[in-house]
Amino acid sequence: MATAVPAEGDAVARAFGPAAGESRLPGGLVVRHLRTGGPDRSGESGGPDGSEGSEGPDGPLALDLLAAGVGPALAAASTATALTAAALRGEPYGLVVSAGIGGGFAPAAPVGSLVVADEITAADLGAETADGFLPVTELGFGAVTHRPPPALVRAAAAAAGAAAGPVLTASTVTGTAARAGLLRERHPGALAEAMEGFGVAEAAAAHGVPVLEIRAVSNPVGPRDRAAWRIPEALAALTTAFERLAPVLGRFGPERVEP
Ligand SMILES: O=C(O)c1cccc(C(=O)CC[C@H]2O[C@@H](n3cnc4c(=O)[nH]cnc43)[C@H](O)[C@@H]2O)c1
Repeated sequence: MATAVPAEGDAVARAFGPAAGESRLPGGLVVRHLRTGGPDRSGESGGPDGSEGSEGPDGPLALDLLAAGVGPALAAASTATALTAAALRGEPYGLVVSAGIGGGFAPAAPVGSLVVADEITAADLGAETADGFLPVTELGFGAVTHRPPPALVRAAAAAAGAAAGPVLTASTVTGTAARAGLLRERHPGALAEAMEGFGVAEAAAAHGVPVLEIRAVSNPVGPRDRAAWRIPEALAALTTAFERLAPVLGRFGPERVEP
């Protein structure tokens, strides 16, 4: 699980148990949490490794929380480091999750709501031309979108009570109505904007590991009004979401659930 700032990591960790160990990597700190069987996990079978653990019928769900940093480049670098470290010790992750707060496109994603990405799209990776913006794919390079497994998106959105739709990754937080309008034009249907998802997804794709992104909306995408950001409310929504998501993630990740 990759979050940008410690407050987001703490919000996710509150849905799991206390820290069960940590390792410092060049890109950031990874803290392991184990969630044993609980009220949300009834009716499931098997833990993250497919076995039944001693703590309960479901076994422990291992969640490695990475403080990945702000922005797509740092998030990609630190997630890739965590994935490589896990692979080298023979314990590859089964799923990578980018999680945190984000801006929401009104009216589909109001402040306080949750969004699960069905597409993780780099909003500003390309070239400006006299005829408009060209994504790097149209220049013959790379990728601008990663798609999480549809079944996982559906299950995660249903469990968390989230809307499912495209989430944009931008290096610059949108701060004007003009920019928000441009993004809506280029990405009709986009529900949210954040700064790390595409970087995390690129690292996951390089390792052949599926990715998921979930955002709790702290502010509208539009004219900058930092005083109006509802960060504590969004962080609380993130905690509740992961309490509900844990069973879904546990079923999905066959070996490890996420970095
Ligand atoms: O100040 C705090 O207490 C605090 C607590 C948690 C998080 C923060 C951040 O500033 C997180 C930055 C993080 O948030 C994402 N984000 C949120 N809104 C937007 C947006 O409208 N457009 C793009 N990104 C947004 C982003 O992923 C940043 O990494 C502060």
